[in-house]
Amino acid sequence: MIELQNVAMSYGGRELLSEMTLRLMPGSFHFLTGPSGAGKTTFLKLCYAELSPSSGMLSLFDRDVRMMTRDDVAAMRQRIGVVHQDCQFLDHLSVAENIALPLSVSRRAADPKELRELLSWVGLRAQADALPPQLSGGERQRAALARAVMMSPDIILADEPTGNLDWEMSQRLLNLLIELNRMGKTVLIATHDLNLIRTAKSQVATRVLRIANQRLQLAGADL
Ligand SMILES: Nc1ncnc2c1ncn2[C@@H]1O[C@H](COP(=O)(O)OP(=O)(O)OP(=O)(O)O)[C@@H](O)[C@H]1O
Repeated sequence: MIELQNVAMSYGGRELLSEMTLRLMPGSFHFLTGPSGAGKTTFLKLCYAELSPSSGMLSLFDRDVRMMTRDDVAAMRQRIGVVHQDCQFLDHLSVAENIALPLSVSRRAADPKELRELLSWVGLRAQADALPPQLSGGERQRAALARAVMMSPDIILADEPTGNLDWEMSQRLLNLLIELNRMGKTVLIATHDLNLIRTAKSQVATRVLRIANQRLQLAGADL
């Protein structure tokens, strides 16, 4: 699904990530951890072809990203749902309209019943017509998750999805991600939150990747 062979990533000639080799299999559940500034967000950006590797081979859905046209990348991105760290919304549109926005990019209208079900699933039925600034932090994160799954992607990438949330809200979001994984979605979550990783490990088979010294490693069972 996502495969890297000896991938490196540099910014302005400075190598941030080196010698990364990894294969994410369909239906797997991974965490990505590492110190602040280690390159977790950069790694996720590689995984949805927002960035191209400086060297090495990156393939998404069995296709080498170097061979993809712009249209190929756009089509491939519809299969990847991303929950960004800052989860920005268009503040003049309602929560429901924001969640349905990915469909409008491909000039499709949301099925009202599906949209209602999605809002219920993330516990935001009552906030459907609210504007994003009226949402709490936890509600924003759940709206961001709903937006990411609107297109029924095969892969969910989440960048610090529980960053500013209390423990109860973090668990609620984690449960939604676990549910998606049980439905067959491949999940990759970048997080500093070791408690979240431990909680997930007790519920689902996960692997923990760690970025250390520019390299991607498989973390030990001690986590
Ligand atoms: N577009 C860019 N141009 C130059 N440097 C960048 C760019 N984006 C990120 N960096 C640098 O790359 C490094 C890694 O950033 P990244 O956001 O990937 O780390 P991170 O592990 O996600 O950090 P955090 O946990 O704090 O979110 C940082 O030093 C950052 O300043």
